[in-house]
Amino acid sequence: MSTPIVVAIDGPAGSGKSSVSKAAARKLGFAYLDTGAAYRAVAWHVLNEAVDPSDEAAVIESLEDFGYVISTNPDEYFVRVNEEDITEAIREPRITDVVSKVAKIPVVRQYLSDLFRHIMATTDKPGIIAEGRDITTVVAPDAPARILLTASEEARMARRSAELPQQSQDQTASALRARDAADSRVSDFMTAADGVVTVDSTDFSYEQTIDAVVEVIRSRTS
Ligand SMILES: Nc1ncnc2c1ncn2[C@@H]1O[C@H](COP(=O)(O)OP(=O)(O)OP(=O)(O)O)[C@@H](O)[C@H]1O
Ligand SMILES: Nc1ccn([C@@H]2O[C@H](COP(=O)(O)O)[C@@H](O)[C@H]2O)c(=O)n1
Repeated sequence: MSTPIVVAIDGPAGSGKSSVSKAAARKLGFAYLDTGAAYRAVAWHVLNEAVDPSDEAAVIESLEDFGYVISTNPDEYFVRVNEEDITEAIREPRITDVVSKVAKIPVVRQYLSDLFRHIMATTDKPGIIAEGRDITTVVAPDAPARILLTASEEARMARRSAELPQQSQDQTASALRARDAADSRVSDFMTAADGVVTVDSTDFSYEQTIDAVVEVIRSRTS
């Protein structure tokens, strides 16, 4: 079997990475790897074991029984830890609020980055779209197609608020800002590295954004 085509997509919170990558993968017949889900799953696992997410040594120790499985099928997405389905649970605000704490631990990043590279190399699809914060720069810097998906802070907040009607717009905005600020101390996902194509979706509809991303992938990989 030939080596799969790797597509790397990074960007800030709410820029559309997950939804657009999943839709683009469907259009291209590629696999889809949501790397943020793994950091969220570590945060879920840590809280489930009553470990303090700020206690680096304890978080690292908790990786010993982190039985993580993620589907890379864009039509059948699930996330499991030790056989428990946590697909929905990892989206809860209690996870979103602490995920940056576990994501800044270098051992956690190395452990998950190795896992991502293994998943990318062993997909049975012709290609895989992996999205996150450091995919274009750290996890897959040699990928033939690398994209920074951005949108203005205002657009990202409006999109995220529409998903979270139970939270006030102010709460959603400050959580999104705080997470971007914490995450940007670890990875630079606001500026495109050399060779990375920026797709700014601020004035694009969802469908237009998918088409723009698919176009970049096709032009870089054909
Ligand atoms: N171009 C667009 N126009 C309108 N809505 C969009 C667009 N792109 C994405 N969305 C919507 O914005 C919301 C946030 O997108 P998504 O969850 O994919 O972002 P993300 O970058 O993966 O965020 P996070 O990093 O926080 O997980 C979703 O409801 C998605 O459908
Ligand atoms: N490559 C990545 C991906 C994610 N993170 C961290 O995980 C958090 C959740 O990511 P989502 O895309 O699901 O929102 C994110 O806030 C980062 O802390 C990461 O560090 N690197």
